[in-house]
Amino acid sequence: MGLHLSAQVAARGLDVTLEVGEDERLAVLGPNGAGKSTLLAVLAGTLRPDSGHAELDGEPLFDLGSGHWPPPHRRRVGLLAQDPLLFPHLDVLANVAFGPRAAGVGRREAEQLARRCLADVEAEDLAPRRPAQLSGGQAQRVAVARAVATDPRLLLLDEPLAALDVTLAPLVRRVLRQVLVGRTSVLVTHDLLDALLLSDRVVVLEGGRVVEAGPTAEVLRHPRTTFAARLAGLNLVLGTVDPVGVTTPAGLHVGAGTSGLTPGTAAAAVFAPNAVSVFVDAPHGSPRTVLPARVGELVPAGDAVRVSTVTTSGEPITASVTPASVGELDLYPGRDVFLAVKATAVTVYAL
Ligand SMILES: Nc1ncnc2c1ncn2[C@@H]1O[C@H](COP(=O)(O)OP(=O)(O)OP(=O)(O)O)[C@@H](O)[C@H]1O
Repeated sequence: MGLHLSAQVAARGLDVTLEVGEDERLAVLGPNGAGKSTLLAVLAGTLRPDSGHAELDGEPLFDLGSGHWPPPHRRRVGLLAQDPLLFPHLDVLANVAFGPRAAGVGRREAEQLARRCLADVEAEDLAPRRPAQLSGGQAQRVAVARAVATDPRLLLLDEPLAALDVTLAPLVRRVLRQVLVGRTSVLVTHDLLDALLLSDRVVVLEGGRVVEAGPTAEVLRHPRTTFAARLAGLNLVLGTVDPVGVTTPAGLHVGAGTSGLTPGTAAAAVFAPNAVSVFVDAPHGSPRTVLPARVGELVPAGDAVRVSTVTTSGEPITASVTPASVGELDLYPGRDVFLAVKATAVTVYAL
């Protein structure tokens, strides 16, 4: 039960196999162009892959081996996009009742159902309004009600909170959390908070392939790919286990204890930006633990500044420094610096 998908779309470089358990919430993460929207389009039925098949709750969703490719409205798959896409000429109640009506439910019953769905998203009182009379957050809640009104067996969510400003997103997020209970869903997001609050498991796509998968909290706590680490706001350096940490291919060293890990095996060192100190002159100490790097961007983040750098051996590392030290160190994009990583703040994972 749940979803099983295997699909290949050569023109978009997509080649994925994935499973979503029954009533499980899967988040799909990945950099721009990784194939996330393509994956949703295949499931929704708007993009026909070159090959592949999918089963939903034990029944075929499509099977290109036998030419089975039902249109979107025959799939019992609901889609919630970034934009609410409500019909402007229908009031809210009619928008939500539209799907059930199209599926053959009588007017009265469809409207009762629509009212229940609106109540689930705390939007009952919006029933008589036209979409133009709704705020962005209200419209998106109505879109959630419309997406579930047909009782889809699979709910697809494509960055559902991305278009909302920060004050409106929390209510829609809370409503989504309630609505997703007891449903099989696939959520595409760039947002760490959404992944944490709206998914049980994540897959990370890169270049059209699944490069990482696991329970959400685990992937974000123990990220194995640079993308997942950055999403979690952490730095990740790959290398091999040495007696006191990780040695990068360039011979640099990061970390402290690696108890229980076998020296020489592939490992990742993970550390937060505030464990990284930035120097303009090489600090004293073992040269192996000092990472020469070049400053990329400087981005304010709360009361700190995030300094993104790339080491001379190519590892992206982000440091978090105070605004005062940006001035004192005279940091600017292109500046050559030295990084030191606080050993006790590094966690090492075997890969
Ligand atoms: N309409 C299209 N025609 C041809 N190629 C496309 C089209 N849309 C996307 N692509 C390509 O397919 C690949 C996957 O793109 P896709 O939009 O699925 O990525 P994504 O992970 O959703 O990215 P983003 O995070 O930017 O939305 C990319 O190489 C992209 O350039």
